[in-house]
Amino acid sequence: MLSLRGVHTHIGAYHILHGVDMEVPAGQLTMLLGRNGAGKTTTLRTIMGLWQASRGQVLLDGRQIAGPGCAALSTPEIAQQEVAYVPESMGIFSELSVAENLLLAARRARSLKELDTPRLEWLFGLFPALKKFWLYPAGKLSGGQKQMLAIARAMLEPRRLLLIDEPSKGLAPAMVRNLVAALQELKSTQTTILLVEQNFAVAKALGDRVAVMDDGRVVHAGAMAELVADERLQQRLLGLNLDSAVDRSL
Ligand SMILES: Nc1ncnc2c1ncn2[C@@H]1O[C@H](COP(=O)(O)OP(=O)(O)OP(=O)(O)O)[C@@H](O)[C@H]1O
Repeated sequence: MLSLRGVHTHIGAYHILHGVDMEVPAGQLTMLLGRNGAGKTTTLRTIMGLWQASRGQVLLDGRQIAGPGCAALSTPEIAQQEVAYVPESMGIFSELSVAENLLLAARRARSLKELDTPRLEWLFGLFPALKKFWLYPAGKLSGGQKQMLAIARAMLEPRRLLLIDEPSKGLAPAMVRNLVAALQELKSTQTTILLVEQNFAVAKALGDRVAVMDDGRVVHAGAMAELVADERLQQRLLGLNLDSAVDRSL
């Protein structure tokens, strides 16, 4: 569904992506892994048109949406293609209620009454805290609850492609388990997802495919199960210590 071919991105004077090649197949969850500073967030931002690809191509369903030589789509135009982005910063409005935050993410509804009720009930089932704190200011939610709200915003309307940046960051193990359960439920709807993670246990639990980045390039791509089965490869690509407490907690 989504293809990156030799994508380079410059941020000001800095050359950050050095020819990213990546395939995100429809209906699957692709994990994007890699050490700090490998270029994962820059890749998501380039797909969303928040940074311009200076070379190469980004294709959505075969249509080029970014890169020189095409009329690159703007970020709102990419969002109109039913692509949603949940940034690491979550983009939540602290002073607004949970309900108002969700309403702002709705393209079709102008008031709470106009929200799609069955879909809202589905989201409440996935993220019960949203129902509980419906009229509370979002700033009062815990870190994990804010993360759930950020993901729920992206899921409020059906999307073809979700880009999610490190949703487990800073969450307690119990919250991580809730998050994994919610994302598993989302996966069962065949939504195509590209998920950035640092937590290998989360990656292992959710990933169908995996791409590993290093120094602005994809250095490994394949089935997640293959990487899970190969500890040497994990060590080489990610320097992982698989006996970590977080890993055991899932
Ligand atoms: N606005 C910016 N200006 C200059 N350099 C930047 C900017 N944003 C990111 N970079 C640099 O680009 C490189 C890749 O950053 P990026 O955030 O994409 O990595 P990442 O893999 O998502 O890392 P992390 O896991 O730490 O979030 C880093 O060296 C970072 O310092």
